[in-house]
Amino acid sequence: MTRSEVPSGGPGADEYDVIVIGAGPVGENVAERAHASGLSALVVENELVGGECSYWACMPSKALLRPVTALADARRVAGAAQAVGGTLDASAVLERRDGFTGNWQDKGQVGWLESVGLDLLRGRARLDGPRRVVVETHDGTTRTLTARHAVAVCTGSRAALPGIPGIEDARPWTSRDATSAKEVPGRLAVVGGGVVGVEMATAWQALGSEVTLLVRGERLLPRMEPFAGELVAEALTAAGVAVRTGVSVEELNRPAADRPLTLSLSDGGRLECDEVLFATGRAPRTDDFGLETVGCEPGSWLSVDDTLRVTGVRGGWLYAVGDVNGRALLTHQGKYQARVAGAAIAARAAGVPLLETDRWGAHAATADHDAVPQVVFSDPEATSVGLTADEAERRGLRVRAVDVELGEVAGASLYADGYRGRARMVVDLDRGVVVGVTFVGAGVGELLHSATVAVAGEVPLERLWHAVPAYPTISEVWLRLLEAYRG
Ligand SMILES: Cc1cc2nc3c(=O)[nH]c(=O)nc-3n(C[C@H](O)[C@H](O)[C@H](O)COP(=O)(O)OP(=O)(O)OC[C@H]3O[C@@H](n4cnc5c(N)ncnc54)[C@H](O)[C@@H]3O)c2cc1C
Ligand SMILES: NC(=O)c1ccc[n+]([C@@H]2O[C@H](COP(=O)([O-])OP(=O)(O)OC[C@H]3O[C@@H](n4cnc5c(N)ncnc54)[C@H](O)[C@@H]3O)[C@@H](O)[C@H]2O)c1
Repeated sequence: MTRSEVPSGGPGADEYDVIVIGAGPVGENVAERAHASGLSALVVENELVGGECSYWACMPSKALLRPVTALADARRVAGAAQAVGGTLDASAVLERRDGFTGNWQDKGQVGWLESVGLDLLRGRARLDGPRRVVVETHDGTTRTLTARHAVAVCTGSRAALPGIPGIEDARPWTSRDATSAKEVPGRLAVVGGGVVGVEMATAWQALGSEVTLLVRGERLLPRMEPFAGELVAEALTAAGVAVRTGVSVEELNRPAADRPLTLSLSDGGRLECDEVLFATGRAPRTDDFGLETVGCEPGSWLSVDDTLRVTGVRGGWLYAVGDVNGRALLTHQGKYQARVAGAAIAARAAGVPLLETDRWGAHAATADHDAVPQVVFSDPEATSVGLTADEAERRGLRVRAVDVELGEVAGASLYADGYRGRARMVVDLDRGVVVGVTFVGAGVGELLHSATVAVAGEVPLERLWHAVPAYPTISEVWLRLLEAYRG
């Protein structure tokens, strides 16, 4: 047994200052922050330490996508293009992906928990009234734990499947299968035009599948500026993906486990495929979790205040951090919330006044509302931070959106021959600050943080004028946006 896997019994063994349920990226960080403030902390994990992100989400999906963009980038540069004639070596890509997941073993992450001095209990946790957590451990025992100060629910989310006839017997892929599959299906249907649908259609088409992307709405990536979905759909189509909008799946039929399946579509058509991925959103992992014992609705997203404390729970000891609160289902945003929650738990435990009235203080996750960055690792990449023009208007802001074609920026034209991409900056006219930025194009993922700094920093446009981008980088898009705004 490692130092971090706590045995039962012993004085005080089942009482901690803070109990964290779920050792995904978020739970790990809540526990680490609380522990760093001098509190004792236990983490309970039912599957693998590292959570969805490490084994079935961010890391394996990006490991599948990086070879796709590396090859596409080389092909877009005359001279380099001549050196890369072939297609991806799918088995090498899958093998590299396996390495990033540690072959679905969590030894490395357990080592990290140990190195920061956290205790780990392996088992399934449930709430059992105020400050109490019951764990069915993997060694078959049941442990009742008590938290002196706080319990943090960091149980994440799972794929949400729609209740379509035949779906269970059809054994569809979820994001877990799409990120961990060992073989490339011949024909893959992807249902859902959100982030998972777009990224996985990009990856599997390049790995050799014949992909059909079925989108019930009229465009891809509906949470971003409309041009993001348009440019990505155009590129997916050029890569060979059949992108079909305005269509949904009404029934699935797989006659036998090892046979292809048929999808009946809302337009009356049928589609035969070898696998179907449902990328239709997420559900919180809060069912069968004892939420009723603390006055919350089982299976619900846990709504929280800006210190990440669950609203309406008496005594203020219950926190919900990361995907499970539904604020922003992203690893980096969950880790940010973890830093805020860890600081708030420590301050409350020490009886120190909280800085929650300070919008940008240490105890308020304000960026969740105003400055959430996201990179969709498609080709081209689609990235955004803050508000779209539409969202800003719906919030009642007086805004102006400024667009620039990225291909007109010298750095972009050097980056790729015939560079296609666009940028939009949304300016709050009353405050003179940027409230939203979208970049779509090859290689823009690394540019996004400049926009995040501008939005979270509420940097006045007059000052941005003095932030000089280096020539000839793609970052010069900032200069073009500011020039276009000034007119
Ligand atoms: C395909 C895909 C790709 C993604 N790519 C990105 C990306 O590129 N960038 C990005 O920022 N985000 C990405 N995300 C989102 C990201 O994976 C999540 O936002 C992140 O994993 C949330 O972290 P979490 O710690 O809240 O939850 P999780 O990572 O889901 O971890 C929760 C942990 O809690 C454990 N648990 C649950 N219930 C219990 C219980 N009752 N008892 C004990 N343990 C329990 C689980 O086993 C799990 O280990 C992606 C998501 C998907 C599906
Ligand atoms: N690169 C990244 O940052 C990254 C990558 C993957 C996932 N994620 C995160 O994971 C979360 C989940 O991603 P996702 O793509 O599953 O969810 P999503 O909410 O982004 O997209 C789901 C899409 O499926 C559609 N849909 C829902 N039900 C449907 C049905 N019955 N039939 C057809 N379409 C249906 C929705 O309209 C929506 O467009 C996202 O919030 C995202 O932030 C992030």
